[in-house]
Amino acid sequence: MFEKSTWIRLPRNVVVGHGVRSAVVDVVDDIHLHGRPLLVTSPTPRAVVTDSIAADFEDSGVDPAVVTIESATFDAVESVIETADDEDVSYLVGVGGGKAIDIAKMASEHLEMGFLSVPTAASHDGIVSNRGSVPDGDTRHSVAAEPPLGVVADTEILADAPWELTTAGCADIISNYTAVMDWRLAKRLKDVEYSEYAAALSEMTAEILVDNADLVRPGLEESAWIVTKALVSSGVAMSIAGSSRPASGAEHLFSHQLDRLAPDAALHGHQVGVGSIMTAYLHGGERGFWRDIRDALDSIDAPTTAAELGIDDETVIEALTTCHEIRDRYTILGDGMNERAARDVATKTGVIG
Ligand SMILES: NC(=O)C1=CN([C@@H]2O[C@H](COP(=O)(O)OP(=O)(O)OC[C@H]3O[C@@H](n4cnc5c(N)ncnc54)[C@H](O)[C@@H]3O)[C@@H](O)[C@H]2O)C=CC1
Ligand SMILES: O=C(CO)COP(=O)(O)O
Ligand SMILES: [Zn+2]
Repeated sequence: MFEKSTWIRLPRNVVVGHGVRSAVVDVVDDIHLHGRPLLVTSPTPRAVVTDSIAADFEDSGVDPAVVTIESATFDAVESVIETADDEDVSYLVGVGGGKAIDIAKMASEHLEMGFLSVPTAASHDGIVSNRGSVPDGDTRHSVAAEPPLGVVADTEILADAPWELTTAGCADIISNYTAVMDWRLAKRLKDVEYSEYAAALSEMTAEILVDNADLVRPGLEESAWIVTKALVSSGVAMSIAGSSRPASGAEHLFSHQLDRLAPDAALHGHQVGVGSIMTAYLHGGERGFWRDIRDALDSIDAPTTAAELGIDDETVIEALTTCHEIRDRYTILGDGMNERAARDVATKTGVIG
């Protein structure tokens, strides 16, 4: 008897374009969210746009609550949940980079409330996904979270944000190549849950971005447009899969471990990009496609070496040899690399000097 079932939750409205920040209140109306919103943000995005969105709500006769978070932690999720209870809100709006959006979507899941995603940086593919990524001691959880009912991505804001945030978003997408290779390997060796549609969408998204790399240039609003579409598409792949697998393999474990060993040294997207060069080497060897990954990153100004990440060589080796322990996710790292092998891959790919 056929007993499989799937439940894919995707956003209903995705609004991308110049000046669309002023459409947040209209999008809320269109998806029939009522009552008082809680805007979940972090300090810089608050100054960039959150306060003006709050003013738009006030003009429409709604009094929004605002909470500012400083980091992506379970404590931050708790504090947002408490604020939502205290302020008697009905739905949440995440405004900011990956951390503010992750916290908002996880709090929404707990509160069983609707969630709207308003990215201020094209720096990560969690804009649309149904996952939240949070460190917890020695591990890093990828937890189920409320996918947004709507997304409002203003390309004017995204293009004005520091250029390295956009190159980080590109690198997060380019890393999909190795994430999917890891996923297929885990399917073959461990028979993990696998979706060919999600894998194909994730790979195709990376391919389209790389094909358009010439158009991704600082100060060009069209760049924000191209990158945001890729980030949305990659997030949809995660939502189809019901896991971060299509966009997160060993290169993400490496980045998550760097977050522990060298906190705030580099952006998430930049770290996964450098990780992807090395895990591509592990998949394909010297003649494999690791150079294509490195050249794609280089062509959009993303870091390709530890020095460019601002991380020392020994920390890279420590991350490579220990990151398989971050979570129970089978990848090309298997049960872990020894130090000689880690030094070999990092040196041969030019990641360490
Ligand atoms: N849930 C998911 O599926 C995914 C989650 N992530 C998570 O997202 C996080 C990484 O996201 P990021 O955006 O790189 O980190 P982030 O949220 O810390 O933002 C990076 C920096 O950009 C600043 N920023 C944001 N918008 C700005 C603007 N318009 N102008 C000036 N500065 C601005 C922020 O204030 C922050 O200092 C990680 O925690 C990662 O694990 C990443 C990908 C997918
Ligand atoms: O960053 C991600 C996809 O780009 C997802 O990260 P996690 O696997 O930690 O949820
Ligand atoms: Zn990522």
